[in-house]
Amino acid sequence: MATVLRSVTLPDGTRTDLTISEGVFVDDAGADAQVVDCDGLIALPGLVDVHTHLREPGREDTETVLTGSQAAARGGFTAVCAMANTTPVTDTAEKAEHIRDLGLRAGLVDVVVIGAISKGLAGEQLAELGLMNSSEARVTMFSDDGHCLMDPQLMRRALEWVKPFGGVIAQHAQDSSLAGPGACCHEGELSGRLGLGGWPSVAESSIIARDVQLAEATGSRLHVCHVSTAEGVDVIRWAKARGINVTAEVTPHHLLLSTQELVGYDTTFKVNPPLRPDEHIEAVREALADKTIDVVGTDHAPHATQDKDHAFVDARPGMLGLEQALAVVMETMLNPGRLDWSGVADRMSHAPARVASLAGQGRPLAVGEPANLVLVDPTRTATVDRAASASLSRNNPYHGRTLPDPVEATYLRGRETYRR
Ligand SMILES: NC(=O)N[C@@H](CC(=O)O)C(=O)O
Ligand SMILES: [Zn+2]
Ligand SMILES: [Zn+2]
Repeated sequence: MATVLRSVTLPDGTRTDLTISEGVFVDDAGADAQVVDCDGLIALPGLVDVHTHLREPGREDTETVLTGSQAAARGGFTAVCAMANTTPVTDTAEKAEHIRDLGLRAGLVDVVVIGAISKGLAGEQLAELGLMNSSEARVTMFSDDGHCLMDPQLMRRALEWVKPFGGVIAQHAQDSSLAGPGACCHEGELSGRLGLGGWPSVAESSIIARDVQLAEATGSRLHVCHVSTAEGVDVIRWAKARGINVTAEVTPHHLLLSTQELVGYDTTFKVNPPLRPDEHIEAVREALADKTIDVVGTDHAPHATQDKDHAFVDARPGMLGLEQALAVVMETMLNPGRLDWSGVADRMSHAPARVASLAGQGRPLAVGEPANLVLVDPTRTATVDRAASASLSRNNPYHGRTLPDPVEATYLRGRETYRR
């Protein structure tokens, strides 16, 4: 039976009926179609996250592929790319296929596997890049995220290795000498006052500078994870002007939250890279608007309370992101007029699907295309309650904040995966 989403508004502002049958958009509803009144709702292509931490295998107490998929569907996502820093690390074809299978079994979003660049994320030997690519998991994106791949020769080899199959190397840009284990606060006046180890901008921007030059030298493709600094943005702008094949991502939390959150030493706000001062927030917003930064990636990083309940320097870094990502992009980019709905669809669906080489995601809402979409009510707001999350973890940095509350329903190939 067909479903008709009656009188829905598309990202470009036009109103239409969207008819779904057998997982795709069709132009004829037939006789006994189910009609859903979508008056006042906006349809966006299903959101795609290029940077999600599911904690399975290894830390199923903090997130599983299923609970992470549920959180994603509630956030309006139809695909998430699962980072490799699980226990064990996703560094072989067999491990990649296992995660893919867990994703298929959960069945709520497409779980796209990111493979490790180096074995065990140790930064010494390349992982099975080719075998992961030719496996059933079809891995095209590789990252040691959580760690920076420091060795320039290994970075060069990784870029060369993935080039023939159109793969991409996603770097966590953090020079481990400039920003070592004790670095947990943006280096500046506040880090001194709070007595927290400084994490300077140059620890990010210098690695980005090196990597874009390696991407140019190899003619291969680089993706920069969670860009957080004005200096990092400047380097990427330079690289793009030069024609280097680089894409970049910004997280919702780096768009909204500043270093000031750290004054209470609440470890919920400990994250890598750290929250930055206002001038950097302005720089990443501007870069997302002008496409220097291509995509929003959540860096959804669930952690157990006992791993956050430590002195600030010792707590695990990372915060949740899937469920409030669209809300934060509305708050920081749409409502201030920096992006329109087409721009939101681009940065959160079309562009991320291209970065991750996903053929069936990030497609236009048009006849013949897979029916992956999220229905959005642009008028609703709510106070975020971390206890209401579908995630198994509670490290939600938006707890207690009033934000847009847009997601009404999510559809994966025509099947409803979430409804308010
Ligand atoms: N962002 C974080 O602070 N933490 C991430 C790792 C990462 O993205 O670097 C995690 O896996 O917890
Ligand atoms: Zn990272
Ligand atoms: Zn991450």
